[in-house]
Amino acid sequence: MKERRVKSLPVATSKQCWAVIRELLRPRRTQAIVATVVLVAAAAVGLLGPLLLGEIVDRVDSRTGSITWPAVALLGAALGEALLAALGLTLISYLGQPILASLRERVVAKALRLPAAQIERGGRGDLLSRLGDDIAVVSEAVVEAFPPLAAASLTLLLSFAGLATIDPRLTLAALLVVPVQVWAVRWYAKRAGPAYAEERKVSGERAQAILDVVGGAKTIRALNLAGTALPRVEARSVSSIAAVVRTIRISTHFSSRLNAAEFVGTASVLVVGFFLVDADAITVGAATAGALLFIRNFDTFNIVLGTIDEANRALAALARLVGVLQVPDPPSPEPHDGAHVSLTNISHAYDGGPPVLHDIDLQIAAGERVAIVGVSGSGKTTLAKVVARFHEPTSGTAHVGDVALVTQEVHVFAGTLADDLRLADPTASDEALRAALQAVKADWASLDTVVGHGGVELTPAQAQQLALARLHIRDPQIAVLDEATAEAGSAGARLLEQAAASVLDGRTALVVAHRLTQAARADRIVVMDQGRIVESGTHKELVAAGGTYAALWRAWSAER
Ligand SMILES: Nc1ncnc2c1ncn2[C@@H]1O[C@H](COP(=O)(O)OP(=O)(O)OP(=O)(O)O)[C@@H](O)[C@H]1O
Repeated sequence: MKERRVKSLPVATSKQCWAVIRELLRPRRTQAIVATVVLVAAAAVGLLGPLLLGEIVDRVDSRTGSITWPAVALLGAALGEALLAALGLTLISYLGQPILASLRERVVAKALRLPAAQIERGGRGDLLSRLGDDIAVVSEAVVEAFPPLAAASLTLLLSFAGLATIDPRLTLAALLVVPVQVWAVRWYAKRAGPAYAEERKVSGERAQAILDVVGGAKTIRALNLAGTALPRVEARSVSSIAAVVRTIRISTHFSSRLNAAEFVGTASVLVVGFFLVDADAITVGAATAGALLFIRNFDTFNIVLGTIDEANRALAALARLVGVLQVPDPPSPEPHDGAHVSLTNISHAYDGGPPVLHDIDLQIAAGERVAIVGVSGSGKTTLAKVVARFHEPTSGTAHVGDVALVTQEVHVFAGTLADDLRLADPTASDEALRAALQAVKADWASLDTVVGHGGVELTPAQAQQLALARLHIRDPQIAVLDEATAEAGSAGARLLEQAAASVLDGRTALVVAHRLTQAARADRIVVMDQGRIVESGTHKELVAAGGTYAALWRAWSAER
C-alpha cells in the first residue's frame, strides 16, 4: 500500500483563537465576571491564613492575650476559602461546558459544510481527533487551568502587598526570586509551544492511521496486507510516544527550575526575616507571617506556571479546533428554483487530477426521468454528484433546483427506524414515515425497530430501501439516484426498481442505471464514455441507432 500524502486541516493562529473565545464568552459575560470575582475572593480569604498564624505566634511568643480568636478566625478563613473555591470551580464548569459545546457544534457544522474532497484530503482521522481528543484537552483545561490562573493574579498582588506592610525589606528579599523565575519561564516558553503543537499533530496522524486500518480492515485481510499495514500504525504510535515523552521532559525540567527559584526565594526571606527580628525591626510572628505568605505566594505561582503547561497543551488543541473554522466556506451553490436541471459546458477533475468529465451539456425538463449508462469509470457517478451539488464542477455552469441524492453508500444511523427516517425531515409525522416505508415496500420493519450499530443489521437492499424512504420524506423536486448494483433479474433488484420508481413518481430524476432494464424504462437515456456524453435518446432510438448503447444492450441481453 502506498501511503497517501495527507495535507492536514489548518491550525489557527492565537489571534484567531482569542477572537473565537471572545465571541463565545460575550453572551455569558456576567456569568464569567461573577465566577472570576468568587475565585478572587477565595484567594483573598486564603491570604488571611498566614497573617493569623503570625498573630498566634506573637501571642504565644509574648505570652499575652488568648489565641482563641485568631485560631477560630483561622478555621473560618480556611472554611471560607474552601467554600468560595468550590463555588468558583462550579461556576467555571457551568460557564465552560456550554462554551465548549457551542465550539464543538460550530466545528461539526463547519465539517459538514466542507466539501467531501477537503475532508478526505485533510484526513477523517485528523478531524475526528480534533473533535474528540482536542475537545477533551480543552475541556479539562477549562476546569483545571483557568480557575487558578484567574485567582492567582490577585493572590500574588495581595501577598506582595502583605509582605510590604510587614516590612518592605521582606518584599525586596522575596523579589530575588524573580530573575530565577524569569529564567525558568523563558527556558520553558521557548520549547513548550512547538512541542505541544507537535504532540497534538502527531496524535491526529496516529488517529488517521488507525482509522485507515480499521476502515480498510476487510481489504487488508482480503489482500493479506496486515504485515504492511500494522507497521504503519506502529510507526505513528512510536512518533506519538516520542512527542509525548518530549513534552513530559520539558515539563519536568521546568518544574526543577521552579524548585530552584523557590529555594532561592524562601532562603532569602528567612535570612532577611532573621536579621529583622534580630534588629527588633519586626516581631517573630511578623517574620513567620512573611515567610508563610511567601511560600503560599510561591505555591500559587507554581500552580500558575504548572497550569501554563496544561494551558499550552489546551491552546494547541484549541488552535486545531478553531483551525477547522478557518477553512473558507465553499462558495454555496447559487440557489435555483424549479424542477429542471441545466448543465452547460461542465468539466470536472478530482483534486488536481486529470479531468474526468468533459464539456457536459445536459438539460433535463421538469418531471423528466433520465438514465445515465456507460461502462465502469466512464464518469456516471461523478456526473450524478455534480448534478446533486455534491461536487462543485471545476468549470461550467450548473443550474439545479431543490435536489437530493441517494448514493451507493447508505449510512444507517444508529437508533430507531423512525429516528433514522426523521433525519430527512424532523417534523414528519409517524403517518408520513409509515407511508414512506410503504412506498418503498419495506415491510420488514416497524418504526420502533432499532437499526444501525447495536440493532438489526440491514441487508444492502434494505439499506437502499431505507435511503429511498428518506428521499420520499425529504420530498425534493429533483432526485438523483446512484444505487448499489443488485444482481440483475434477482428479486432484490426487482424490488428496488419498484421502490425507486414509486419514490421518483412526480419528480425530475437522474438515475445512474446499473441495470439496463432500468434505463430502458426512462424517458431518455444519456450514454457516457470517457467522461463525455456520447449518445442521448430513448431506448428505441438508441437501439435503432446501433451505437454504443445498442452494443451495451446487445451484450446485456445476451448475458441474460
Ligand atoms: N474520489 C475520486 N477521486 C479521484 N478520482 C476519482 C474519484 N472518484 C472517481 N474517480 C475517477 O473518475 C473517473 C470516473 O469515475 P466514476 O465513478 O464517475 O465512473 P462511473 O462510470 O460511475 O464508474 P462505476 O460504474 O464503476 O461506478 C474514473 O477514472 C475514476 O477513477
